[in-house]
Amino acid sequence: MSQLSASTGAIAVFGGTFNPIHFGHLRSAMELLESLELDQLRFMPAKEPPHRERPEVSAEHRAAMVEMAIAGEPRFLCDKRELDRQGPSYTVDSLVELRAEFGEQRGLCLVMGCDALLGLPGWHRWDELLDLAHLVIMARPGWHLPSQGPLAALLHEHAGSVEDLSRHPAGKVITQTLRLQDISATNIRALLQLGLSARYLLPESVLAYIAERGLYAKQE
Ligand SMILES: Nc1ncnc2c1ncn2[C@@H]1O[C@H](COP(=O)(O)OP(=O)(O)OP(=O)(O)O)[C@@H](O)[C@H]1O
Ligand SMILES: O=C(O)c1ccc[n+]([C@@H]2O[C@H](COP(=O)([O-])O)[C@@H](O)[C@H]2O)c1
Repeated sequence: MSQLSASTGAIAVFGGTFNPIHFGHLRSAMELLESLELDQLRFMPAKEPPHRERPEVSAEHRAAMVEMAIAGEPRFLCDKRELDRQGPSYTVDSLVELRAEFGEQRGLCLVMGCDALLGLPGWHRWDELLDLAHLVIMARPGWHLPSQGPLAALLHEHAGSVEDLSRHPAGKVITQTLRLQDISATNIRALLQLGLSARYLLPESVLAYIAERGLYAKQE
């Protein structure tokens, strides 16, 4: 793991399938890094994302593409802990490990899009997540924050400020409206399967990696 600076900004963890990573993820992460004054943002590829089919592209390939995409930005890191764990990649397990590594005081943020937030009550031990980390919710095209029900109550009861993220270790929820980019990995995979270009939706280095290995290509 890379060295952290001596400052005490918060650390963010951005979990995803990253199948593949694209500019929607990358630009959102960069804006969060700056607007939240984070010390570090970790992309954490899920080996076995719990609530979707096992991706056809291996976790090793998906992590390699993340590493390639973030090369050159020292505050970004690819956290590969979920690749080493068997069974579903439950976020709570990763947060328990991260909390142990960073200590009780360090601000730790779990980053997710609105779409992921809506599924949160179905996550494994979801009621423990806010004991371990803050939640940072990113606005995403076509998705709206819940205005009623348990998630709306959670957003209200735990509402915090950007300053809270480094002042407290966990327990706050903030929403961030970022530059909206209507890019999804689903759409990129669909383009590639049709033999169309996905250029300018994701880094050239990642596209080259995909092309060299024939990932996402139409199976004859
Ligand atoms: N364009 C985007 N802008 C902001 N957040 C995004 C964007 N695309 C994905 N995310 C968020 O990134 C996290 C990881 O997403 P994931 O790796 O599943 O990408 P995806 O593009 O949504 O993939 P898929 O289309 O396969 O579902 C989720 O919390 C998701 O909400
Ligand atoms: O822990 C869970 O139960 C859980 C359930 C669904 C999703 N997640 C995590 O949420 C992140 C985004 O998932 P996905 O499927 O939208 O790419 C990724 O890190 C998943 O491991 C976690």
